Order: sequence, then C-alpha cells, then structure tokens
Amino acid sequence: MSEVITGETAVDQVVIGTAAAEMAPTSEVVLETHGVNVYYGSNHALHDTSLAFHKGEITALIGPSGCGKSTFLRSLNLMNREIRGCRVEGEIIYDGRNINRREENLYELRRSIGMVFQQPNPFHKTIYENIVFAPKRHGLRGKENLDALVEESLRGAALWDEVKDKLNQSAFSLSGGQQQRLCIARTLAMHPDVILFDEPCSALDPISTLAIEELMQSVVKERAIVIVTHNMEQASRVSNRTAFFYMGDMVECGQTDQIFQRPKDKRLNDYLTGMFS
Ligand SMILES: Nc1ncnc2c1ncn2[C@@H]1O[C@H](COP(=O)(O)OP(=O)(O)OP(=O)(O)O)[C@@H](O)[C@H]1O
Repeated sequence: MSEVITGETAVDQVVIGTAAAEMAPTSEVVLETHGVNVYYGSNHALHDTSLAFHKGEITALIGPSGCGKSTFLRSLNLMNREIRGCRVEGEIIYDGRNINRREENLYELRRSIGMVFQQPNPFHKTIYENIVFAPKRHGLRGKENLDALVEESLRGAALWDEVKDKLNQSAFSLSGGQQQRLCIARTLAMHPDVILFDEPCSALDPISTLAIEELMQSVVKERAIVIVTHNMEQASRVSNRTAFFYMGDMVECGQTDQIFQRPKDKRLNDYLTGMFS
C-alpha cells in the first residue's frame, strides 16, 4: 500500500535533463514482467514486480541500497540463475514468450538482452577480439564481416576514433572509461533488443560518465535500456521513465519528470529529499 503525498512536494535538488525530456517515447513494449518475485533461500528479496520496457526508452531503477534494484535487473536476462539458492517466480515476457522457464536457451537470450556491469570487465584479449569473440561463436565468419562489425560497434560506442589504430592491443591498455565503452561495444556487436546497465558509471570519472550517458542516448533508438543507478542526477538526465524500489517493492513508476517533480508516494518523496539514502 503506498502512502500518497498531498500538497506541495518541492523536489528541487534534481534538474530534469533536456535530453531525457526531448526523447520521444514509443509505445512498443520490448520486455515486460508480471508479478516477479525473487527469493535468496528464505529471503524474499523482490515482491510481485510488474513493469514494461519500451523501445526507444531508457528506464532508470532507483532506490536505497538493498531494495532489490539489481535483483530485479538480473532477473530480466535470467542472470539470477547463476546465483546458487536464488529462485525467480513470475512471468518475464520477451519476444512473445515467457522466458522464465527452464528450457530457455540462456546463451541465445543474452544476445538479445545484453548486460553491462558496474566494473568494466573486458576479456583478456585484444580490443578487436573483445568485439568479435561472441559473434564468432555465434557463427559470424569472414574478415570483411568481422572488420565491419568491429568498426560499427566501436563507432556505436563512441570509441572508434580513440582505438582504430590500436585494435590489436590488449583491452587492458585502455582507461577505465574506455574499457567500459569497449564492454558496451561488445554488447552492441550482438545487436541486442535490450541492454541492462548495472551502475555502469559508478567506477568512472565525470567525463567518462557523461560519455556513457551520451552513448546510451545514441543507442536507445533501436532498443530498450534499463539502468540501475544511485545517482539521481544521472537518472534525471538520461531516463524517460523511472521506477522507485523500496524494501523489495516497486513502489512507484512513471515519467521521469513526474517522479522527480511530483512524486506521489511519501517514501519516494523522502528518498528524493534526502531523508534516507
Ligand atoms: N547474491 C546474493 N545472495 C544472497 N542475497 C542477495 C544476493 N544479492 C542480493 N541479495 C539480497 O537481496 C536483497 C536486495 O539486494 P539487491 O542487491 O538487489 O539491492 P540493490 O537495491 O541493488 O542494492 P544496491 O543499491 O546496494 O546495489 C538484499 O537483501 C540483498 O542482501
């Protein structure tokens, strides 16, 4: 049950970014959940969560530490299956089917629903090989095709100009921000319909953070993006829609400007005004 706020809720700390405000949402739902519950053993960490993610939209998941944001994000491409003792119930609908079933091919699914993690995690390979590794395993052949994919993906991740002359160097010769963009390029190389970002900028400086945010906005047109972030300014700058989680409940979801400027739930208002973090 949500506590509804009455009267003025002057949430002035966060200025809504024009980029997010200008992005026109489309109505095509790419991925949606119905009544998702997640358990770690006996800990019921996420309660009955239903959300839809639209093509062309960035959705930010916000809320205090331990409220279930990453748990929910990980359930969207069945990453929670990698965690021993974790159980996910409910429907996760992608491409016309419920993917939360044992027969789902995780290898194929994660091509379509990619994920970028908090810490950049390139492979111990060259920049070039980082991009083509998975596409080759999925059958892509021919130097011309591979070269074209490398260039397209690195351009998509705004990294091409910085690395085009050193594609055969180790990915670890890059800075942290460049490594994160390489990980995004690696994800883009699979042409995913959805990209999940789990606090992708928390290890980065402000300039690299801005580069990642611009990058998300440039690649969202073709897909849906979901981002977990602790940075309220980031959520307001990049997202079209924001969902607020609290103690395992998805408490409120709406257009980002409504969430930040006219929150309905008292817990959301308290969170935004810094009464707890
Ligand atoms: N691998 C795990 N094993 C057991 N319990 C977990 C695991 N991951 C998360 N949890 C539990 O699930 C609940 C939600 O955690 P989760 O990491 O999803 O929250 P969060 O909102 O993403 O937090 P943060 O912002 O700190 O990353 C917490 O009670 C946490 O202890």
